[in-house]
Amino acid sequence: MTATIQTLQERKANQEKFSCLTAYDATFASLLSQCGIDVILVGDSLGMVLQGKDSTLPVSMEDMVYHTESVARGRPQSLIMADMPFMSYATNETSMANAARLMQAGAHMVKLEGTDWMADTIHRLSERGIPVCAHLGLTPQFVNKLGGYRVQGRDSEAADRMVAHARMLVDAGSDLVLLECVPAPLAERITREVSVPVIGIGAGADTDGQVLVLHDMLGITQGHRPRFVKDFLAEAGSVPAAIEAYDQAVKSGQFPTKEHSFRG
Ligand SMILES: Nc1nc(=O)c2c([nH]1)NC[C@@H]1CN(c3ccc(C(=O)N[C@@H](CCC(=O)O)C(=O)O)cc3)CN21
Ligand SMILES: CC(C)C(=O)C(=O)O
Ligand SMILES: [Mg+2]
Repeated sequence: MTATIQTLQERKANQEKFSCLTAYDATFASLLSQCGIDVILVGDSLGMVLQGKDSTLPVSMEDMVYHTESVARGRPQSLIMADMPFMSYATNETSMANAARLMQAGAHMVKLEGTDWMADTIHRLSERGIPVCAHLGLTPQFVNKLGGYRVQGRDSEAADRMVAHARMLVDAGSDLVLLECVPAPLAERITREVSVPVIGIGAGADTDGQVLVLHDMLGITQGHRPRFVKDFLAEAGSVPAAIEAYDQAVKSGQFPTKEHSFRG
């Protein structure tokens, strides 16, 4: 069955989990879809994972269009979500034009990193037929402001602010929220308080969906491995079996465990 924002909304209403992984090419897009993955994220993590850059900031619109077109050619049944890269949504005008390019490349929705300042942009995109996922918490495009890839929302003021921002961006028209590296109790609170499905990465077990970077869950990422990563290939023995194991683990609530999560 084809995944849509409506089917994800139904999953949330029925308290059923959904799965998301990144993919950057046609072969993996097709495979992920066959393995049951509901959402494919064409992530700007491709700058680090595919291009070897040390952050996501150098990723261009051209890069994102190229990889979104490649993923779409895999004809997945999954919902295709594309990251808007650094500075591609800095103004309302650039946001409209760049989001349109990603939708025309084959995305079904776009993801933007930020807080309250994105509300007007999200409202305008949504009004024009472009579903938006609001990415909060650890937002890698802000690494130079955040001073590193650190857990966000640890103190009660920061937590309350994140809840308010999530509510505001949903009111503005976001159809999904993504929380990265936030304490599990905060992610649980946001998931309960907003009406739209919430996807987590390093956000505990209580979000509606989970996402990982494909190369991380296959255990082939070089260098530092964040706490929220699990290698599913090690036990599964083949790439398709690893992807199916991840899908099942997310849908049955077996992944993530406390060892992949951050405490309050
Ligand atoms: N391969 C890969 N996987 C990712 O998940 C990912 C990327 N690349 N590139 C873009 C961003 C960067 N991300 C990161 C990178 C590092 C940590 C990390 O090391 N986190 C610490 C938390 C430290 C703390 O306690 O504050 C950790 O130990 O997990 C988290 C997210 C997530 N994204
Ligand atoms: C890590 C996920 C959430 C992401 O934004 C990406 O892969 O770019
Ligand atoms: Mg990203």
